[in-house]
Amino acid sequence: SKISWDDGCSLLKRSRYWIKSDQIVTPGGIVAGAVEVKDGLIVSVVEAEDWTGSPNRAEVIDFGEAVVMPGLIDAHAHLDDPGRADWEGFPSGTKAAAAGGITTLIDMPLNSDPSTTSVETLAMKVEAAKNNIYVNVGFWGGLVPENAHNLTALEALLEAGVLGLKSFMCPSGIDDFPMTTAAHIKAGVSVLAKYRRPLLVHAEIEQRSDGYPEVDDEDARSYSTYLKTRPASWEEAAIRELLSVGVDTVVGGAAEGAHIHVVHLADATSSLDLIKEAKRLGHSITVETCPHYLAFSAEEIKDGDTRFKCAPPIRDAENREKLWEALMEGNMDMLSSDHSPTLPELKRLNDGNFLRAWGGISSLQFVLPVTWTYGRSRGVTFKQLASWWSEKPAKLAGLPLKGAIASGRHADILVWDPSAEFDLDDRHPVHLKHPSISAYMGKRLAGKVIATFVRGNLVYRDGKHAPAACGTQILA
Ligand SMILES: NC(=O)NC(NC(N)=O)C(=O)[O-]
Ligand SMILES: [Zn+2]
Ligand SMILES: [Zn+2]
Repeated sequence: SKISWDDGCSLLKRSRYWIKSDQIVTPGGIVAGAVEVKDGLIVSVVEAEDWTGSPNRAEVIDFGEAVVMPGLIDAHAHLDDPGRADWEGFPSGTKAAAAGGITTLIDMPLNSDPSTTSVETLAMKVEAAKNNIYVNVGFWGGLVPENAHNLTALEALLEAGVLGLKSFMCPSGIDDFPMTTAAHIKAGVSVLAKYRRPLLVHAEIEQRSDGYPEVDDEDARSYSTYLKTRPASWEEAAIRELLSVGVDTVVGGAAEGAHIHVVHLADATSSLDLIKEAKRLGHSITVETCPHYLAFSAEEIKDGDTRFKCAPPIRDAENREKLWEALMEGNMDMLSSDHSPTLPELKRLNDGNFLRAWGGISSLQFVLPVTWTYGRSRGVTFKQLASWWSEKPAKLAGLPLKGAIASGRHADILVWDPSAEFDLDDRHPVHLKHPSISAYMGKRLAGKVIATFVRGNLVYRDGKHAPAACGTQILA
């Protein structure tokens, strides 16, 4: 069938073209050459010496020395649509993603209203995303006490297409998304085994201490007050308990085929050691961290600057270096944004109360330059970026046609200039709904996205978006 070019889906009015560059990041290494795209798929990757060119010059987009990588896959973002689209929403969130080189994002089941915990609420997500997404979007479902022991309900939700489930081991801050116990998680994992899909877990368990001392308003503005309320022992306790279920995922175990993924790990000490040990024992388990834990440290967060409040909290500089070490050594599997915005009022930038402010960092558009800016001095390579941001998340979400530049894969492609720097100030075009709450405003960053292709559509180039929202919904 003929493709109609007046639909506004792409800034490039062709179904077949070549992306040429001196640095194409492929599974086999970095090559100079050209990527041939046809009808939304990568049909070949040809090295420069073998490339005879295209008979039609108009079919070649020459990006020179810019880096061509698989588009980023952000497996952990909260777009808050439907119900709290005033916090972010599908249109602004996916426009920001496109401008940031993210070609696929998997939306979390909470912070929208309602939460995605049933077939009915998934249908509301699907409806809200219709004609409103500029990149590919998939959905995680919620594992909550209400559905955890209801086999029919969980199977129906998985059959309806969620790519896996997500649960919290501590209060989530959202009323219709209550926390789960290890028993709920065990039940959920046994259902996931049959579908070979993952459970993503927010791993913190509230530890009873002597009780918090009364803090006055001045103390509540202090970052160290907040940090003390969520110590690393919360993460450690959760992961220890999670591993008592994770043992079921070993080959021959009761839940073989299921997979456990620890989201946004902040503690690089005992918690990470426990995960390493579980991997050694054959558990099917992976772990992610987020750019904010790699870019910032507790020492530098100013009192009252609640843009930096997230859970688990950003810890000290020594811990940050250990997170980098874990990434570089392969003990940290991947990265995600955990973009979790809200209204500026709820972020309480006015009074800077860390204990009352919404927990969540706004970052979606900037995860690539942030990873690169803070990673390049530590020796991060393009191959590692592609692994942490594309290959591994594709595997987690069960998307075998994504995550690599290779023939037969989806043409989800990012082109960027690692040497270009920019000031993220008020003049910079930020597509997020609430730029003022982003933790990165005011920073100078390296790594500029030049072009983003989603299923062959050129959805973003040099600051301009394709007018129509033609992203694909991904249902399992
Ligand atoms: N309700 C939330 O979105 N919480 C999120 N908030 C953070 N990370 O501070 C999260 O992922 O836990
Ligand atoms: Zn979380
Ligand atoms: Zn989150």
